[in-house]
Amino acid sequence: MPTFDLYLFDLDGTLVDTAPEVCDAVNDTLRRFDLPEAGQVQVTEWIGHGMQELLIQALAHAGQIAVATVRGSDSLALIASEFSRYYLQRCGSRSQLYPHVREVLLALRARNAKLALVTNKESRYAAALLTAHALTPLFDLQICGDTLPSRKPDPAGIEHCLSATQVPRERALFVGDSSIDVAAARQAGVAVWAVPYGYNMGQAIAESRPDRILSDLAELLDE
Ligand SMILES: O=C(O)COP(=O)(O)O
Repeated sequence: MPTFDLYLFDLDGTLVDTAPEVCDAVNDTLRRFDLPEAGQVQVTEWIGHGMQELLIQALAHAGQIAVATVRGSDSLALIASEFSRYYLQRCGSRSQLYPHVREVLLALRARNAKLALVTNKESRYAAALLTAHALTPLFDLQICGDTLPSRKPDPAGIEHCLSATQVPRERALFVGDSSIDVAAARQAGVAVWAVPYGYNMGQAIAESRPDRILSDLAELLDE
């Protein structure tokens, strides 16, 4: 396998299986506002565009109303602040690292590679999740959904990491789980490998045409 000087990782569905506690927080919120609860499969398909977008999808689904109506609703700010409170309480409660995540990150660092997190999850939630799983010190850089004016599939987060680390794009690899990650990496001109076990909005990852599919992150260490 080729090796790289900069590894950019997606978070949800790539490093951490977060869907169960995201679903819990969504249903805490829906119950609080007397709305019908959502199922795990449905909530998992909404992961990838950030938690605010996921909440909007959940509210549209529960209320059987258009997403645009939810976005323009006066009550969205209040519901979002309740969701934030519930989700921060749930962060780390039922999420789990996928196999070999910590070992792989440590081994890549030991090889002097730079590690970046490029997630659409808003920074307060990403920070809580990384702290819960003791991953924070393993990343040289963190770009979250609210760090820059745009988020994935916009390549700005990847571009930011390339320029901050001074690594040429052909020496960088994006590792993700979704078509959003593949699109961001393609636009930034970096290689993209994907895991098949994450969240790709209900689609098989092969349909997103990553450069390679890894069945286990440990394959990143193969020489
Ligand atoms: O918060 C989300 O939707 C998850 O974002 P990620 O898959 O980019 O880590």
